[in-house]
Amino acid sequence: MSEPIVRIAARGDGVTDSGRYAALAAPGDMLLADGTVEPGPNHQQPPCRHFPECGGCQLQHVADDAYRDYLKDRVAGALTQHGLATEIRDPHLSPPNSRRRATLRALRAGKSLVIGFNAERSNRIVDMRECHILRPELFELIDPLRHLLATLLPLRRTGEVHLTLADQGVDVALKGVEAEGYEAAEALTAFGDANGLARLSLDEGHGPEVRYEPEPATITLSGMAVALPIGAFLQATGDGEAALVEGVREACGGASRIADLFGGLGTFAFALGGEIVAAEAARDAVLALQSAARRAGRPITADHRDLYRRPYDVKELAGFDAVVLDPPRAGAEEQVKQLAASAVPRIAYVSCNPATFARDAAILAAGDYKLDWVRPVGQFRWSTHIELAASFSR
Ligand SMILES: C[S@@+](CC[C@H](N)C(=O)[O-])C[C@H]1O[C@@H](n2cnc3c(N)ncnc32)[C@H](O)[C@@H]1O
Repeated sequence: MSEPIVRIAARGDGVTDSGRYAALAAPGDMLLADGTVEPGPNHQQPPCRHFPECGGCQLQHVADDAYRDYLKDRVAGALTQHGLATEIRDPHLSPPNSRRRATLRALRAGKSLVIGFNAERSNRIVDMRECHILRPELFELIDPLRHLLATLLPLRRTGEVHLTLADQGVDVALKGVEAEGYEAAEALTAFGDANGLARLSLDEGHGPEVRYEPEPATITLSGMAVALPIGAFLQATGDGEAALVEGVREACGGASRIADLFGGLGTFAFALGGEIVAAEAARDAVLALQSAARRAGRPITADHRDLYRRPYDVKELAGFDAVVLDPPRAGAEEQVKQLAASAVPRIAYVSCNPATFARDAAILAAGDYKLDWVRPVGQFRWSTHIELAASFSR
């Protein structure tokens, strides 16, 4: 029996009404009786030669409008599972070649050096020859890194390559490599100079060590240059950051005393007015945020704190007229339990996992918060990874 594909499942397969799954199928495609897929109007030619082998993208065969619908459906579906519904706004979708941070893997096998993302659902590395998601500044480093790593990676060993676009250029952090002696040190400096890097650090198994940094690496957040610690969290695209900031600003509604929980380097703290307490567990991020705020004379206080073990309790939450929450994928269950019992009138929730977001939203709803709206944000274009900004009030 032939059946149309009606939606895309969480992991990226196309699904029919009767529950048949088909890989690489878009809504509107026909799943034929023999299991083959006949492309429909939402099926597009994937732009990259590495698709679908490369695990960096799962949905390049889906046209943008259908991809936007998928982002909305995923959020709505997660909320439905908890008996919730709300306005799901049009998603923000990051354009191609906008990803400013990525983790790649590299392997030296004989004379060849492969570098790229892992293959889909596999540990094999797909040797990257083109990429439609990375910023050009990041992609331009792939070939030079291929040559450098051929000298730094021990034979048959894999290493990690962390790339982040800082204000001064690309911040490169290599893990699992070996660079002993004067010659190796010189080669690293020459590599940094030749490629205009912001910083080059190596982790030979004892934590990252900076080997090249002509001036302190920073990242500008809402006009504020903040020191960029190695490995610190940064929103994946600049435009995605702007979309999340816009959502958070609206949700906070001009509040004058705000707690920015899971605040990182201050993506939201520096974008908001008023008096702010920014809580975060990563010590280097807290120090960077605090010193940037002090230099600029901004009324932002950083709080070095593990919010899973010690969430802000009802007493501590009293006096804030808005709370921003941006937890890791696990969500913020303990923190939202405290919020549900608090008197805070507004919550801006930024999430990178619709499932834990919906679980936490249900706890807030049980505490009489209204979920006003959700805006999905597709920073990880063509992937099944979804982010969102949401507003709660009461
Ligand atoms: C999704 S990031 C958001 C960071 C920041 N809001 C931003 O947009 O750049 C989550 C942050 O939570 C921090 N984090 C992880 N576990 C934590 C914990 N147990 N307590 C407090 N912060 C934590 C991470 O270090 C990271 O900075």
